[in-house]
Amino acid sequence: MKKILIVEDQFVEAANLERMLVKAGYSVCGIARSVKAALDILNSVRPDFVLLDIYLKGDQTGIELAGILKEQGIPFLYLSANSNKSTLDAAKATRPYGFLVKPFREQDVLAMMEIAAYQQENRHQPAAIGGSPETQVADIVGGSEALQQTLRLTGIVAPSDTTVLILGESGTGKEKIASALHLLSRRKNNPFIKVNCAAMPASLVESILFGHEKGAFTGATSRAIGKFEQAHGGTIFLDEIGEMLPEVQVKILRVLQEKEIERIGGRELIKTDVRVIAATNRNLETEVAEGRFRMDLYYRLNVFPIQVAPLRERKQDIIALTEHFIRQYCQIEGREPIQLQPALREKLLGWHWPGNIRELENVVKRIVLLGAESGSDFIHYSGNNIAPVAASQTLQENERAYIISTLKQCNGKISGAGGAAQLLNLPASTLESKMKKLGITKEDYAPATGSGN
Ligand SMILES: Nc1ncnc2c1ncn2[C@@H]1O[C@H](COP(=O)(O)OP(=O)(O)OP(=O)(O)O)[C@@H](O)[C@H]1O
Repeated sequence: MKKILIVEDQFVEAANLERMLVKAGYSVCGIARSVKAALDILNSVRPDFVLLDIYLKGDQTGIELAGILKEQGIPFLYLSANSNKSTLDAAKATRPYGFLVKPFREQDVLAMMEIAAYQQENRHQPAAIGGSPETQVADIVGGSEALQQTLRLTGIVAPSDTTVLILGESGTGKEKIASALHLLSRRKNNPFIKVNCAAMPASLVESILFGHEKGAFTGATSRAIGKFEQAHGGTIFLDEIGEMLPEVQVKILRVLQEKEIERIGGRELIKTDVRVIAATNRNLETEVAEGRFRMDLYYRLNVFPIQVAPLRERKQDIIALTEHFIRQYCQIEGREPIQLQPALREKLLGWHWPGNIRELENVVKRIVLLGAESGSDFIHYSGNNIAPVAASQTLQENERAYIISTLKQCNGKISGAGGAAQLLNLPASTLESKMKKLGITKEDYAPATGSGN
């Protein structure tokens, strides 16, 4: 039976944790309210794990105790309430097995304990190069140590219902990791619903995420089911979470805490069973420090962070990815696979790939379409091809772009099955009046020969 020491000055929190752990079959070998009391206990027992609060009774903090635990090789998890960035940085520097956020939820505590134990057991395992289940399941290419470490963490956390936060620059493959997490979970036969938080205009967000009832607002002629409800039994992937507006952040926080949603205009709370995966290319700690992102939501999401390295830090993957995309695009184009010439290979290896794998993929598409010689100027080409930052657009521009891209996706169809109004969870009349207000005309979304309605 695993022995756990709880170092926590709040009596209620400590008792609560003890109850959860004992119920799950752990033995709690002590509760200490100060560093001194913890050291007294450590003199007589060696716990398998320490759950460590940062602020304690007395003048020493949990971060100081962490140093001693590290020396003794005793693994620990922090129990953190909302701390400021410098405290969090100092805590992170002690390399804990993770952070648990107050108020504690039983399933998070137990999942974290299991993950920490697994990480500890597998600490000295060499990386499985290629062919791992994570790689196969989502068609992920690359043998670099950085990617293998990401995949190891993906494999560890996938089967649990733990919330995962995927961090990395644009185009590094965060969505691929999210889909691997889903495919390796017990939810794999249920929906995987992706939501792009950056592209969601404020006026539509609630309806898109939570749905609405018939008559909820002018023109709401029928009930619409939101993304959270669509994801029931499966996974919701909140991409670009760092761009989410504060008024929406608070609503997401509620869903994470209560696991229930309310449709606009609805009177009942609907229970949802959804696993949440979020991703961002922003530094969320900076966003929190600068007041743009809610600290409580950050902690709720950051239960299990997974970092995806930029391509320039895993150059080893460049050739494997290039060959993979060449095979893929030659097959699509019905052509014989192109041979990668040494000069081009050098060039690919020498570039710093600011747009990461998406940029590499675009370069390969161009090479396949225009011939290998076109590769010689790919850097010039790809430099213009990096996705614009949505945050620099005004909200109106954002809303306009979102509606236009949805209309394009629906081949210009506004109402009825498969129309843009349905995709946006809006009554067609509301969408039409929004289009009018935003000056969206057919030329914006339908090619000259395109169809509309
Ligand atoms: N390891 C990989 N093997 C094969 N294809 C990959 C890999 N990583 C990424 N890709 C491909 O690169 C492109 C970009 O990846 P993805 O969309 O997952 O990135 P992202 O980090 O989510 O980007 P963004 O932050 O802009 O949303 C996709 O077409 C994806 O299929």
